[in-house]
Amino acid sequence: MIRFESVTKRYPDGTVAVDELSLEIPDRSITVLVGPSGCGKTTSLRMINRMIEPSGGRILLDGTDIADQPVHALRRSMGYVIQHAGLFPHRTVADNIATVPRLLGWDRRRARSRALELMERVGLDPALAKRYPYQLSGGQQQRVGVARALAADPPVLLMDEPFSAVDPIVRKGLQEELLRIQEELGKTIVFVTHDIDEAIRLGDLVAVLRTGGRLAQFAPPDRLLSAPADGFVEDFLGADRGIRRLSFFASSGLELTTAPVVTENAGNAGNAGNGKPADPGGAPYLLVTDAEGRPLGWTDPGRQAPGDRTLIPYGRPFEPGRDSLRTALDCAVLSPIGWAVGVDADGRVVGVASQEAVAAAIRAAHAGHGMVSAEVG
Ligand SMILES: Nc1ncnc2c1ncn2[C@@H]1O[C@H](COP(=O)(O)OP(=O)(O)OP(=O)(O)O)[C@@H](O)[C@H]1O
Repeated sequence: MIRFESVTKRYPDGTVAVDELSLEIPDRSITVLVGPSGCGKTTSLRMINRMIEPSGGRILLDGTDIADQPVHALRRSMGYVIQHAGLFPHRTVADNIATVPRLLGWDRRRARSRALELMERVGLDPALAKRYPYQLSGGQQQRVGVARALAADPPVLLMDEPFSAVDPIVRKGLQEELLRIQEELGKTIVFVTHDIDEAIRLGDLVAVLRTGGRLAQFAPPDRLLSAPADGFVEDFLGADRGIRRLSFFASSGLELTTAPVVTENAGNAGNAGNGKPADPGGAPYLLVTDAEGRPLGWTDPGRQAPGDRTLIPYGRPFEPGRDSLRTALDCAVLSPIGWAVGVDADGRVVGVASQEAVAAAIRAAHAGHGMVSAEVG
């Protein structure tokens, strides 16, 4: 555990970057420091590996004041990733990643094999090992930065706006990769960002700082969204926090119906078969699936002429149990007919839900049912 005890940083010009910060960062979890520009995030992070020394208070690592630990040993126990990756331009990808193992005296072959193993772990094609940083995209460079920070298997990872310089799609990929790596490796990660969405997506705990380096709120993301401590946190979270909070509710509590689901050519799709419309069980449309149960589209059982096989697109399906209520709501809202289609992992329909059913599930979730701890959808 990393513990900030009334930590203050006053720069020589008198700027108070961090003011009496007290914080407990638990092991094997992601703690995000977030806040507006200049609120002291980077200063706080760099005090953990003593790139910056506090002016007051102390930081304990597993109960020991880091001021009493040799700086080199301390830094070796902490990987450090920064914006733009900060790679050595004249070293290949593999040599960049192998930097710390080589410093620790590993022989060339072992360091290289570690580098290749890490490239795979962070989702980089090993064929890139011999390239130089300038021959990589921004996203690939950030992956190399993460691999390099992990090379000596440090228990702590300090990440300072590591994904800020890449476009939103690459950024989402990097975030997913980080969550996957964290699930496998269970590091103690301290992550700095000014982006509240990134904080909510990645953080097990989120510390919201305000200008002057004061802690505004320290809580799990779901708690931040449901109970912001004050107007500053509320403003910082943005207007749609109610919708974003739905990411933390499982969609498994959503009641699905299979009544309007029919199989193509089974004699009951729309006006097919006996010529009578099939009964969609209160739904205005029927969802037609192929013989395997995969969705094809909606059909209007009343209005469709015999033989007319035109289908209304079913939009994006969701996976109950895996996706959140936010995803289910999104699917229902985006669906041309306002119904969300639930599928299993193989894409087979397990049931459908109207916007009203999603709304009922949201009410039930708010009443305390269907909570999941860390899902993001
Ligand atoms: N070496 C320094 N000397 C004087 N003031 C400094 C120094 N480094 C940072 N500051 C000031 O300390 C405050 C906190 O800076 P810091 O970089 O920690 O903020 P931040 O939250 O990481 O900001 P950003 O999101 O813009 O990177 C700012 O007002 C900054 O101008």
